[in-house]
Amino acid sequence: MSAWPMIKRFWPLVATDRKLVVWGGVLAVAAAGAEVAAVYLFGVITDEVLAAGHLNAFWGPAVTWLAIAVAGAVASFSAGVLVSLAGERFLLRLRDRLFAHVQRIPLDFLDQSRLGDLMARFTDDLESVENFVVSGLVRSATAAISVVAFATAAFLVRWDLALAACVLAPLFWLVSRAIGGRFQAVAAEERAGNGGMATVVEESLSNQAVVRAYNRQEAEQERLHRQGVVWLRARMAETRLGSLYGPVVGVVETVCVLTVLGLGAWELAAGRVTLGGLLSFAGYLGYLYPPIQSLGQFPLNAAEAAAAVDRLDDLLRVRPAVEDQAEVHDPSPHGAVTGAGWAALGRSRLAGAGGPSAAVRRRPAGAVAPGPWPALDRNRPAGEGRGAAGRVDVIDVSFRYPQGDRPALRHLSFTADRGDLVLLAGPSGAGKSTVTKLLLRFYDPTAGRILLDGVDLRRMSLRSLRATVTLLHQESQLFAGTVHDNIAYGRPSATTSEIEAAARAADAHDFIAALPDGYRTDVGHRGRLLSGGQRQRLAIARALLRDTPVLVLDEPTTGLDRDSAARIMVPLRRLMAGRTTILITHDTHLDVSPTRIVHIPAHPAVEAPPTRYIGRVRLDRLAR
Ligand SMILES: Nc1ncnc2c1ncn2[C@@H]1O[C@H](COP(=O)(O)OP(=O)(O)OP(=O)(O)O)[C@@H](O)[C@H]1O
Repeated sequence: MSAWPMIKRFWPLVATDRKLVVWGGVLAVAAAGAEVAAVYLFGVITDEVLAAGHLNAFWGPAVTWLAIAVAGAVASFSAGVLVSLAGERFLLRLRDRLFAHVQRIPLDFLDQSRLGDLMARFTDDLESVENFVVSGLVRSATAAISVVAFATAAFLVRWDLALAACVLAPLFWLVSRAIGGRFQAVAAEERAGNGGMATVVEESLSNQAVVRAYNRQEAEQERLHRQGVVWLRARMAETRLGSLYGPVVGVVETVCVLTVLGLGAWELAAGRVTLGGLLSFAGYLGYLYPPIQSLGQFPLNAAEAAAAVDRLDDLLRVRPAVEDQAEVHDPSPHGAVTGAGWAALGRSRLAGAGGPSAAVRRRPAGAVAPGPWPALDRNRPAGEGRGAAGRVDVIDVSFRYPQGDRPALRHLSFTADRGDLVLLAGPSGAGKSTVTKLLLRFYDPTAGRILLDGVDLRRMSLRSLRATVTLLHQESQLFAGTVHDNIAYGRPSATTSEIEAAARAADAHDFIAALPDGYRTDVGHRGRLLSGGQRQRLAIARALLRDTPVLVLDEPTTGLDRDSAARIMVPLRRLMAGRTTILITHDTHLDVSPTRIVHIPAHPAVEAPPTRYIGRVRLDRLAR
C-alpha cells in the first residue's frame, strides 16, 4: 500500500484530534520560524556589531534573539507534546478497534494463529502505522514548511547562491527513493521476525512445565535463537539501509555547502556580499538540509508502515463467523466500533460490503428486533437472560468448521427443557464440544436450526443469547487477579456478599478463607497458584453467580481424580438444579441421573466421495 491511500484510510481515526495535529504543526512551524529569525539576527550582529565594532548596537538584537529563542523553545516543546498526544490517542483507538474486531472473528482462526505473532501486531505493527500516519506526517509537513521557509530566507539573502544550492537538492530525493524501495521488503521481514520471536517466547513460557519436564529447555533456547537470528538479519538489513541514508545525504550536503561557500568566498572578495550576509546564508543552508533529510525519511516510514498494514490486514480480512442481531439495531458506540468503525478504517473490504452484514446494517435504526429478546439489551441489569424459560431444541443440525475438510456434526437432534439434564455422549472427535460452540453461537449450523424458547439463535442478539447460557469449560479458565475478581467475572456488578454466597454454594468458601489473603488472594497467571479442583470450584461459583437458565458443561471433571470429581458433583448439582443442563462427559463414574442421553456416533474416517457422472455414465462404472 502506498503512502497516500494509507493516510486517507487511517485519517478518519485522527479526525477527532485534528485540532491537536494542526496546532502541533503550527507550533512546529513557529519553532522553525524562530530559527530563521535567529539566523537572521546572527547576521545582523556579525555585520553591525562585530564587523563595525559597535558594542552599543549589540543589546537590541541580542534581547530580541533571546526572546525569540525562548518563544521557539516553548513552541517546539508544545508541538512535541500535542503531536505525541494525537499520535498516542490514534494508537489507542486503532488498538481498541483491532481488539474489538479480534474478539468477533471465528475462534478457530485464533486457535490456528500464533499468539505471540498476534501480540506483535497489537504492539509494533500498530506503532509503525502511527509513526507514519500521525507523527511521521506532522514531521514531514513541518519539514516541508521549514524547507520552504529556509529556502525563501536563503533566496532573500542571495538568490544566485541559493539557486546554486537548490540545483543539488533533487539528489536527496533520488537517494531516498533508491533506498525506500528496498526498505519495504526488509521491513516486512523484520516485522515477521519480530512476530516469530514473540511467538516462541509466549509458547515456551506458557508451557514451561512441559518444557522442563521433557528436558526441552535447550531446544526451546535454540528455537528462540533461530528466530532471533532471522530477526537480527532483517534488523541489520533495515539498519544498514537506514544508516546508509544519513551518510550518503551527508556527502551530498557537504558538496552543496562547499559549492556555496566557494561561490560565497568569491562574492565576498568581490565585495558583493557582507560577511554577516554570507554567514547567515550558510546558516540557512545548515538549517535547510536537516528538514530535507527528514522529508527523505518519509518514504522509509511509509515502507515500514505498509509492511505493518499488510500484517494487520491479514487479521482485518477475517470476517466474524456469526452475524450479531444487536448490531443491526444497536446505534451505540459498541455497534459503531464493530460495524461502521471498521468500515471507516478498513473501507469496504473490511466491513464486507455487499455481504449480509452490510445489508442488514442498512436497515433503518429502531426497527423492531425479531424474537422475544430485546436486541438492544446491553444495558440490561445483571442477571439478564434470567427471565427466559430455557428450552433448547436442536433440530437436525449439521456443521462443518470453516477450515474443516468434513462435517464435525451430522443431523443431530435433541430437546432439553428446564430442569432437564441432557448427557451428550460419544467417542472422542464425535463433535460433542462442537455442540457447545453452536449452542453459544460461536458458529452457526451449516444445516438445521437451534432454538432457545422457540426462537432461532440466529434471530437473537449474541448478547442476549450469551446472557442466557453459561458455559463451564473443560479447563476452568481463570484470569490473573484475585479470587474475588475471578468469581465476579460472571457478573461484575455482584456484591461481596453475593460473591461469598456463590463461593459457599460452590464449596469454595472454606479453601478461599484458608488462603493467605482470603478473597483478595492473587490466583496467579491463569489461576496456576490453585489446584485443578479449586480452580473448577471457582468456575462453578462464577457460573452460579451468572444464574442463567441454560447451562452447558463441557467435561467439568476433566483432570480431576475420582475423589475431587465426586466432591465437585455436590456444587455442580446445586448449579444444575432448576436449569436446563447439557452435560458432556466421558466420566462413567460421574454420579448423575440424566433425563436423556444423546449419543453422537463417530464419523466415518473419510466421507464417501459423491457419485460423479459424465453425461449419463457413472464414472465408477467406467473405471471398472
Ligand atoms: N476449529 C476446528 N476446525 C476444524 N475442525 C475442527 C475444529 N475443532 C474441532 N474440529 C474437528 O471436529 C470434530 C469434532 O471435534 P469436537 O472437539 O467437537 O469433538 P469431541 O467429541 O468434543 O471430542 P473429545 O471428546 O475428544 O473432546 C473433530 O474431528 C475435530 O478434529
